[in-house]
Amino acid sequence: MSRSAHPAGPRHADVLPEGHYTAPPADLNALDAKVWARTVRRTEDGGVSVGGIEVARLAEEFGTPAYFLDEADFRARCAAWRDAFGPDADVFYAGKAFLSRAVVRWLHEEGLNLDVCSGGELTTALSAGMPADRIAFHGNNKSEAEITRAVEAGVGRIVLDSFQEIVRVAHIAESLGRVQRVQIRVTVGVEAHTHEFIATAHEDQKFGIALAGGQAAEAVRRALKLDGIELIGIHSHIGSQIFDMAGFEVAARRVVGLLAEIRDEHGVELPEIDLGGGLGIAYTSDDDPREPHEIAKALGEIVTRECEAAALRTPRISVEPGRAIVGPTAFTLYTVGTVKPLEGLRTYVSVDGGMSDNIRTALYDAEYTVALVSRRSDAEPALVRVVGKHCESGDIVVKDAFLPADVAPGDLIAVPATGAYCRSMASNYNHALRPPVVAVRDGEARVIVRRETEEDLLRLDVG
Ligand SMILES: Cc1ncc(COP(=O)(O)O)c(C=O)c1O
Ligand SMILES: N[C@@H](CCCC[NH3+])C(=O)O
Repeated sequence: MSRSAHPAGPRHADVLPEGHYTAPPADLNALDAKVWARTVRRTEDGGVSVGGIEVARLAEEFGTPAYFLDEADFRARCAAWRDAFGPDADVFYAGKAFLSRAVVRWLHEEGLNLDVCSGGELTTALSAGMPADRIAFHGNNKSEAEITRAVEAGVGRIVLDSFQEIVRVAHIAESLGRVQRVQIRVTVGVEAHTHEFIATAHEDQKFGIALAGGQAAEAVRRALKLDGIELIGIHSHIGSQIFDMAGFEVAARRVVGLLAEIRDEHGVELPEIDLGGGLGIAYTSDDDPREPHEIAKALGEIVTRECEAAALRTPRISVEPGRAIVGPTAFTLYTVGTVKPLEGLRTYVSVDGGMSDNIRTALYDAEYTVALVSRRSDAEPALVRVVGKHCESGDIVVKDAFLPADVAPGDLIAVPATGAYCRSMASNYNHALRPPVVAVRDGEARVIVRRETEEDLLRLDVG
């Protein structure tokens, strides 16, 4: 992932260490619209606002660290995906990226469906009023209790991930007197160009049933024989944070190939295919994400073409974007606690959060950028590493970035593009209190997930 390049001489460094950084941006006060949520602006007095509210005011009211989510941006992204795919396709927001009851209500209002992958996500979705038939239930090891709950609730589909699960779901549904609509998740054998831990369609990983060796065809054979389930389609998800459409195109072609095999063997044309999520977003100015309409067009064309070639009716397509909807809509706001310049290396800027609110840098060597948001500064750029307050040298939020060299304790700094897989993967490491998520829209801010308290921590401790 590293794209090291020699930056144009920040201060206190003649020889710079290896890293992700490129040259410092021409203007450290500028906020690149690619990585910041839609309504984020530099204000006239030098601060930054979101949804029309100064972040300094937000920090005063809600404290730091905190995630601020631009609701207008979230809704606009939902609408863009919904409109790009149109009425003949379905968009399922992947709740694992970030889920709360407010988010479920926005999704419902914007006409999106929801992909959940645990009993907890299912409960959140149902409790916020998402109709069960608009929910897809995923996971490679769903418990019997979770499956029972999903079937009883009447979820629109369960995505089956193994031979055991085909039988398990069929038996549970049958015992409840139901016929559950299911898809089978297949691994298409594509090497997605992303971090190893978030690629999911090559052979040697835990998800899905391989197309290779006729395993997926065998899974279909078994599913079609069972009474408690109705096989409605085939599912593929090749990985996450992907920019290149080639992997999706190969996946679409192979999934349609399986539909043709199923038609030839069983005389059945399955009506749906799901091509998963995984579309990348801009974490830094170097990333160039695809727009939903480009993705819809590319996928629609390839599926139509392959179906025509195989004389199949074109199935209804669904997709499951998570990161691409919520990722860019939020930033994490931190207060700087200490600043430690290491001569000849870089400046370590310690903030009041860290790997407990953003594990992605430690886990995937993810790249982020950072900006000073409580004031404007014309100081020269300094190469910084933004680190947290945890007892771990890998507790890094932003590995290599530039901040004005006068960054000081008490300053507010913000890391953009933290809407996805940050709060949802947050932990209580070192008994950190997980930060709140505050939705901001049209001059109003409201907490949608509150900050944890020490009472929350003690409540779980029964010793
Ligand atoms: C089955 C499935 N669908 C959708 C997603 C959402 O992925 P992303 O947030 O990258 O769009 C994931 C996560 O990678 C997934 O496992
Ligand atoms: N959590 C990962 C992606 C995995 C997506 C879920 N299958 C990330 O932060 O990039």
